[in-house]
Amino acid sequence: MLEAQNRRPARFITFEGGEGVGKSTQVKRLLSHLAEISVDAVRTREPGGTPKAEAVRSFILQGRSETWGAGAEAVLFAAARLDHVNELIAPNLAKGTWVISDRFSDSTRAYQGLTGGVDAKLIDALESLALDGHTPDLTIVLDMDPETAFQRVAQRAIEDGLTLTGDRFEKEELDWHRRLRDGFLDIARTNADRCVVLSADQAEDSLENEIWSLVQSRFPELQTGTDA
Ligand SMILES: Nc1ncnc2c1ncn2[C@@H]1O[C@H](COP(=O)(O)OP(=O)(O)O)[C@@H](O)[C@H]1O
Ligand SMILES: Cc1cn([C@H]2C[C@H](O)[C@@H](COP(=O)(O)OP(=O)(O)O)O2)c(=O)[nH]c1=O
Repeated sequence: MLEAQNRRPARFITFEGGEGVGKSTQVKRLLSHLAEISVDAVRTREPGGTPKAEAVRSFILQGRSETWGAGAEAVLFAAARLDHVNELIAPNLAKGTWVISDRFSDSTRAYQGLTGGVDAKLIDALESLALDGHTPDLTIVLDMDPETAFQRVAQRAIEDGLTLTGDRFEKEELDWHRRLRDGFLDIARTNADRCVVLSADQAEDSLENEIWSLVQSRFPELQTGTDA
């Protein structure tokens, strides 16, 4: 306990953006950088991260809530998030472990709110219930043209000999994904202290370097180690 109190605060970083922009790839690379300098960190994702939240993930992404409407889906995502925050995010931060999440509450705001038409007041209420003060310290919004991102995913699937089926949201039209992109940019603009938009339309290595420089400059304590 004393050891945890003496340590500098653990940070909560989220990655956001459209489909196939490279979030999972960059989350893993950031974890490797943190591990190299011996910073304890866990990788997680939304929807998901805990057994209950993963159950909600399967339910939604298989399309079983598709006819329920965006409002009910926003509630489902928030229910999963509540468990994720209580069971994984808050306990890890409390013991000094950094948490890096592939998507978080801005995804509900962008997908169900700005693109899905759910009232901002409901989104705000769900967010304050689920987060209970656990707002990310930094949100990295990876931004690129959705058409290019889809070509990237399709090309990789061909190389790997896979068939692309597409989950609940990947099947939406290109115009819908363009509105989604604008939604994320809007969120970043209105939360400029927390969000940084980076172009995802660059090589994996150069984006990785840009992210690592950003994280180090945001959290200077990393340059001197984690112990006080
Ligand atoms: N900067 C990049 N340039 C080219 N391809 C990339 C890049 N980043 C990721 N990819 C590839 O694009 C696909 C989607 O990446 P992924 O990290 O899964 O995206 P997301 O988590 O945002 O859906 C994967 O096949 C991945 O290998
Ligand atoms: C967390 C969250 C995700 N989603 C959507 C975004 C994705 O389409 C899907 C998660 O699937 P995932 O396979 O993780 O997508 P990606 O690889 O593109 O990040 O759920 C919402 O609509 N609302 C939310 O609150």
